[in-house]
Amino acid sequence: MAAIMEAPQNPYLASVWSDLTQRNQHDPLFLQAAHEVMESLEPVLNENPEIARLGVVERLCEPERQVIFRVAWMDDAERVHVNRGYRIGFNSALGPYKGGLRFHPSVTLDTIKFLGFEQIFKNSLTGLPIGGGKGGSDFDPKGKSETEIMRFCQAFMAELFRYLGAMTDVPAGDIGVGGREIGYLFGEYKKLTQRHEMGVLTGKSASLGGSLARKEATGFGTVYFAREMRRAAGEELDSGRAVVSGSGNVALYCIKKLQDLGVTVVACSDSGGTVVDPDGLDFDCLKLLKETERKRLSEYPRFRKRAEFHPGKKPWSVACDYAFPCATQNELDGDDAKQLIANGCKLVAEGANMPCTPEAVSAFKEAGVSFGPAKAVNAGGVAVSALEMRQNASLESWSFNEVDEELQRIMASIHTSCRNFAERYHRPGDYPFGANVAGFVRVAEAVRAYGVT
Ligand SMILES: NC(=O)C1=CN([C@@H]2O[C@H](COP(=O)(O)OP(=O)(O)OC[C@H]3O[C@@H](n4cnc5c(N)ncnc54)[C@H](O)[C@@H]3O)[C@@H](O)[C@H]2O)C=CC1
Ligand SMILES: O=C(O)CCC(=O)C(=O)O
Repeated sequence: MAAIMEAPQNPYLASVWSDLTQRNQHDPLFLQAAHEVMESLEPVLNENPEIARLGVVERLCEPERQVIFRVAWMDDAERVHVNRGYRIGFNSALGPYKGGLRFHPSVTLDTIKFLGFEQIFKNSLTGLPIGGGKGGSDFDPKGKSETEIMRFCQAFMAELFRYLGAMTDVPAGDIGVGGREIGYLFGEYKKLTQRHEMGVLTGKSASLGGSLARKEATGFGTVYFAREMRRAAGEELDSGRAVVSGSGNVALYCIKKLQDLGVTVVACSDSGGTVVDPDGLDFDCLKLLKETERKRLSEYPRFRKRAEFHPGKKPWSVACDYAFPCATQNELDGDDAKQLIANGCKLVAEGANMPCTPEAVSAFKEAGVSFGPAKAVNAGGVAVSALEMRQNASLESWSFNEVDEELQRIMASIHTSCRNFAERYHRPGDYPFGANVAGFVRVAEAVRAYGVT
């Protein structure tokens, strides 16, 4: 990775990068995400030297606020555990901090910083009034009882509630946090503040004022974006074979929408391994296993005769036309990319946040594989969260179809912005470049307009 993380050529960006690496020496994920954005900004900065004088890039790279707190909770055997909670308000130029909460044992400040930084540009791309934020904890939900999960959520919110508000900071779900956890968090927030502030969290169940189609939005949006990429190449996304990594919220609804369009999804995974079903995965079976029963994917072959589970394996060696990494960061490396390319993969769209390493992204680019970056591809989730905020503020609830149609419009518009910015700077078809520049230009304009704050 060191060879790829070279300092930018533009003197201003080079000096920002030098400071950034000094100040964030222990945050490799954050530096990876920041470098990826900064290398796209050179032509914009060369054209607009005012951005340097006003320190816009430094301001975007330094979180406005970071909160770290202790979360003490009691398990079912009455033993007390202590976890660490985080919430970063990265940038509020475009609106209240907006971004999910991740509960996973691997979570560190670095994880939340990289995710919060990405969220600034993703949220900007949606065109909606939302700033960038992220939070979470190193709590491991795996193997915990329902009451332990509830007690943890309550303990987490007992500290976090001070920093939230429908116009201040609005969390949602991410890895390990879905509708159930959001319900517990909202219940505790409501109790502590004695306010029914519906717009303070998104991803709520419909019974608590959540938006229909939020659960499906990230996965569906991922496929809508990939469909636009195919259309831009004069093709449709209505046949062929796909592989998807993960089998959580994003992966499941990515699989569902691909199947609805006529694509055969032959493999998906969890942290234990990969399941391959040559006849195409059975969505209902997956949903029952992973969403309802919360079981391991290794149990899937019990329901489908020709399916095989490969413990410890990633799905990237399975031949496919399209690949959708939807699990976690850096899960698809340079060797995986070479294997996908050798097997004829034509398109990769990132449903997860930063799932492809820089080496993998370079390999796709060199091989001419169409590559959709996370901050554009998976923006449908946060976009529908913003629609949930809008519904809550106006005390309305839209039908599933109304939300889904708006999601399709937003994804098409993000796709157009990425292509237009890439063309304007003579990088046609370079989606990562177009996404970074389009996301940056909108937020930079707002940062400038506020003056020095
Ligand atoms: N939930 C949402 O609306 C959004 C999620 N994302 C991103 O999508 C990705 C998946 O998130 P969700 O589906 O919400 O989470 P989830 O908790 O529902 O599912 C996560 C999936 O990833 C797998 N996984 C986690 N760590 C892994 C590892 N180290 N190796 C292999 N598999 C692993 C899990 O087994 C599970 O299948 C994350 O990168 C998240 O940041 C991005 C935008 C919005
Ligand atoms: O819906 C949201 O606010 C957060 C979604 C999210 O965490 C993400 O886009 O990575």
